[in-house]
Amino acid sequence: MPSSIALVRRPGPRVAEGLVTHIERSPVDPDRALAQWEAYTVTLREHGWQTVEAEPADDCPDAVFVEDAVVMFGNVALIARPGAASRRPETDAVEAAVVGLGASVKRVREPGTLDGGDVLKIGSTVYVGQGGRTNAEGVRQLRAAFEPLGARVTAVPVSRVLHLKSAVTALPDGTVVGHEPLVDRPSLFPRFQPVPEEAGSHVVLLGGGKLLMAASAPRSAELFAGLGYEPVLVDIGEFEKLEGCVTCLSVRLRELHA
Ligand SMILES: NC(=O)NCCC[C@H](N)C(=O)O
Repeated sequence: MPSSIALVRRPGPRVAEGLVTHIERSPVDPDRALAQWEAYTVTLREHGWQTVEAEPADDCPDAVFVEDAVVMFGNVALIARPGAASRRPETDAVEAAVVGLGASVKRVREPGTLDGGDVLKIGSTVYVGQGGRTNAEGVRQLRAAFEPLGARVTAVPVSRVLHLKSAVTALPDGTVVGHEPLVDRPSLFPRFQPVPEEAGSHVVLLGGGKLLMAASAPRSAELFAGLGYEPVLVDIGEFEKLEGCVTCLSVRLRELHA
């Protein structure tokens, strides 16, 4: 049954200590981060999404990036095993939240690692980025979890950014969008649309042709508007300093069985 729930997680007091891998660290203002997060959740609600908060994990600076803790396919939640050890305690409360919403649960087990940010679903095709936080065993377990449900899992290399979805996401028609210098192999995707800014690679499909995007990608937003979409811009500057993007601040649950 279609559902319109977006799982989110409030940033904690230690958010400024979040991991930084591919960019220089710059100071994060926790109050501004919280305000940006509030505005992000308001935007989701304004566009028809019911936001549900996972219990905060105040000891985990990166917990706000809730997308990394779980991957949904239909009604099934695959609980991740984050590639960064400091992020592993994040998953318990996310599991409790999705179970509370009626999802059934599978888990990535050691020695597998998988971050939700490495998984891009386009219909029943599931791309998984390999090379950063997700290892080959994590890919194997993703395949074992979702292929029996009808998914076709394709592993693609990721070496230039943190996660696959830091490099590419997809428009409602399935066209993959990405900032070419940061995409390892654009030719692996059947339809690829280059965008002029890194943050232009990140779209969250709000429904009805609306694309939630970072305010830091105005030229990409213009490009998408020219393709007949409606960009909805939010300022997530404090999270961008931690290599976060619009996609990683929520997990949409679209097919819960009531
Ligand atoms: N899916 C995502 O792009 N998540 C962003 C995670 C950022 C966090 N600072 C991390 O390094 O894990």
